[in-house]
Amino acid sequence: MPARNPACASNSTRIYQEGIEDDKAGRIRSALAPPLPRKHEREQANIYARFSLIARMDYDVLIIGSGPAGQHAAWQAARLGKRAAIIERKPKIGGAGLQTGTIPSKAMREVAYLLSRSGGMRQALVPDGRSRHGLLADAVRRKEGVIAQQESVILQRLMRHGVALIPGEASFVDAYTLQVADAGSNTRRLTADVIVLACGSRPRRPADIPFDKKTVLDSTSILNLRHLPDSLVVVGGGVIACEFVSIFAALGVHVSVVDSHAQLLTYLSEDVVGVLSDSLLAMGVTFHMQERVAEIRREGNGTVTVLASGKQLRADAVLYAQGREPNSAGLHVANAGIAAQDGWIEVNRHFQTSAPHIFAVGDLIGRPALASTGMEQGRAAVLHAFGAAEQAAADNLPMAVYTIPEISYVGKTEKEIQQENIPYFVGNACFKDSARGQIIGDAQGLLKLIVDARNEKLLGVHIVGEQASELIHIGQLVMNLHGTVRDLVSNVFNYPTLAECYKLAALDCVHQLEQRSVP
Ligand SMILES: Cc1cc2nc3c(=O)[nH]c(=O)nc-3n(C[C@H](O)[C@H](O)[C@H](O)COP(=O)(O)OP(=O)(O)OC[C@H]3O[C@@H](n4cnc5c(N)ncnc54)[C@H](O)[C@@H]3O)c2cc1C
Ligand SMILES: NC(=O)c1ccc[n+]([C@@H]2O[C@H](COP(=O)([O-])OP(=O)(O)OC[C@H]3O[C@@H](n4cnc5c(N)ncnc54)[C@H](O)[C@@H]3O)[C@@H](O)[C@H]2O)c1
Repeated sequence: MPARNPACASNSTRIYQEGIEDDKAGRIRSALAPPLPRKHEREQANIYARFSLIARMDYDVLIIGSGPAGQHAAWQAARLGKRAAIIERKPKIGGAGLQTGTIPSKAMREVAYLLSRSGGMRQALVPDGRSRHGLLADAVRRKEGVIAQQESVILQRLMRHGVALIPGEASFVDAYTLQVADAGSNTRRLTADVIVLACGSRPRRPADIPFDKKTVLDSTSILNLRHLPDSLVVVGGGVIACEFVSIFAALGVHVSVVDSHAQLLTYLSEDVVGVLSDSLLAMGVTFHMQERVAEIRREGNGTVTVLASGKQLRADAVLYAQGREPNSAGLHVANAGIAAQDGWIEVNRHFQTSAPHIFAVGDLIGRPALASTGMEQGRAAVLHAFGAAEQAAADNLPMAVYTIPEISYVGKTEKEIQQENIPYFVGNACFKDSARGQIIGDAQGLLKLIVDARNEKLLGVHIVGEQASELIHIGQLVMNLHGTVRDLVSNVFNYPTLAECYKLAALDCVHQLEQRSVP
């Protein structure tokens, strides 16, 4: 466990020593009495150092932020028997994970997805205006129901484990003391041996974009739309942009995408993203790739997006989705001596900041910035903080993009492998070649294995199609357990399933291997 700070002397610090309740005695004396000779100063410092060893902090661990990373840090601390509290400034718990990001977007996506299926595989319905607005209401209802249910699950879990919830905005007074200001402007100070920063991130909102929560939207305000626009311009080609493009296109909205890159989701395999782009084209999405936005303005009841090329795109609404920013501005991390780069907190592999008893996890430390990884970072940070046995972090983290169709991957892309000069080969399985793919009507789905030619181990798995976000975990486990492509060939999969595509792709690989070994 990190050493306690001998200098921690907030008003709320309680020092349990005969007759002395807090550090006021020392302060009063220094204010009223004449300065102590140097020898006495040294003695007093020693006395304070001794007191500090038995100083009792308010909590063993204070966690700032109730998103996925903060929740899992608190839960882990409570399981270790520690006195843990979460400080949250919003009236509802859950952070972007539950309130404004992962869960609401996935709940809305489910309505759009079901709709796209009922109109034929991934064919968006183009229903009349009235029913389209009803669809948005369905999506909002589903989203709100899921949030409420998950909120109660999280609250019950935290309560059952004795985690305290403290409302208010936290900022550093010093490295062991936080000031918490609640909505009524009441402030109090709290101390802890360990502090975990899990403050998350928010949409990047450049000052020249006229966000208004109605027509010029970010990924938070688009979730609160009550009226479905007829047309939507999406600025950005990243994961948030692509997920909302899918949702709104499947709800029958005419969606145009503007992005400065040549490909959506630039860090993914070209062939996998190609399947997504084709599917979005089939849903009527138009693309303006390798274009930059010069201006976005509101005009009448709608918007005009002016591109650097001179094109003007008129639409009922614009979604601006170009990255996120850390929620660190109000934390005053300098008071705790913590290093940050443009607001992103710097950590070592144990998620320790430059102050070793202060940890930072989740979006606040930057990529991968996923709810899934944030949860694990929160857990790992707390285990390290309290010296509990840590498990080695999983090497291969999966990522899922909940577009229609889904994309998921683990490990490296072909491009990355080529840059590293690793000899490799690729095995593909098309969902349409599997019985299950035919049954569910997924004609475009693809599972791709990238295999190290030197040892037949998997370097990457890339999937686009139905259930990609679930299927990926098979490949992830094989990778983490250092299995080879032949393990997939000899495995028995339920039939008919999409998982069988692993075997088909593995057989494709083995066939290539055998061809190579033929003289
Ligand atoms: C639209 C969208 C979709 C996403 N979809 C997925 C997905 O499908 N899968 C996935 O894994 N990830 C997804 N993500 C990413 C995921 O939501 C984040 O990675 C995750 O929520 C980060 O968790 P966190 O705990 O670090 O922070 P957050 O969830 O952002 O929570 C931080 C909390 O800290 C609070 N806070 C901040 N500062 C203070 C302060 N000073 N005092 C008190 N409280 C404070 C905030 O109010 C907030 O409640 C998505 C994100 C978005 C925006
Ligand atoms: N399914 C999921 O797991 C999921 C879904 C949504 C979001 N998220 C997470 O949320 C985070 C944010 O998502 P995102 O879509 O904003 O990120 P992203 O990195 O996927 O895309 C951001 C896009 O904005 C552009 N961009 C970023 N900063 C810019 C700048 N200063 N100027 C111009 N363009 C800029 C990038 O080039 C990129 O195209 C991601 O880290 C992601 O992991 C995950």
